[in-house]
Amino acid sequence: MQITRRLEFDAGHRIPNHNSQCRHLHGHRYALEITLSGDIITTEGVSEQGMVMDFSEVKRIANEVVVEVWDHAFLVYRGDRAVLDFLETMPGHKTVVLDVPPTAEHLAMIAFNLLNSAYRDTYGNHLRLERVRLYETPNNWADHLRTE
Ligand SMILES: Nc1nc2c(c(=O)[nH]1)N=C([C@H](O)[C@H](O)COP(=O)(O)OP(=O)(O)OP(=O)(O)O)CN2
Ligand SMILES: [Zn+2]
Repeated sequence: MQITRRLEFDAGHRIPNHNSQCRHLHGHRYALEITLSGDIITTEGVSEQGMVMDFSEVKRIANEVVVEVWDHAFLVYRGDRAVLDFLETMPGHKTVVLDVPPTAEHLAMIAFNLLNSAYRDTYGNHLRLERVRLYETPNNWADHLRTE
């Protein structure tokens, strides 16, 4: 069985070497779709009976690990010295420095890796993260899938 939870956040970014408008500082209303697989919990009387994982718990963990970290932050590539130097002139600015340019593909991959260790199989129902889909716009998205 698979379940999917969607969360949204706002963030700024730029793709420094992009040959079009994406090289300019701009932002997106990103959406994150988190897909987990597992058996349905059958333990009689527990709150999660009949579920793979409580959607509210999926949300709580995603908020803690990714959404609250990236929301209203500027996502900047470590190699983008011009923007990084500029952001460092603003004390307390919410900046998230990434080892790779902040494309939809990379953000999906980073979110997957952060979330993969955060979702725990506490009921022995083989819970695991299967996919993170990251929407940069309603029309553009990237999927990072579990490979092993
Ligand atoms: N494969 C990728 N291509 C592009 C990415 C990306 O992350 N992966 N990112 C961008 C830019 O960040 C840009 O903001 C998106 O630009 P664009 O394609 O022009 O999207 P629109 O603003 O036109 O989106 P609509 O939904 O069509 O309004 C570029 N390419
Ligand atoms: Zn963009």
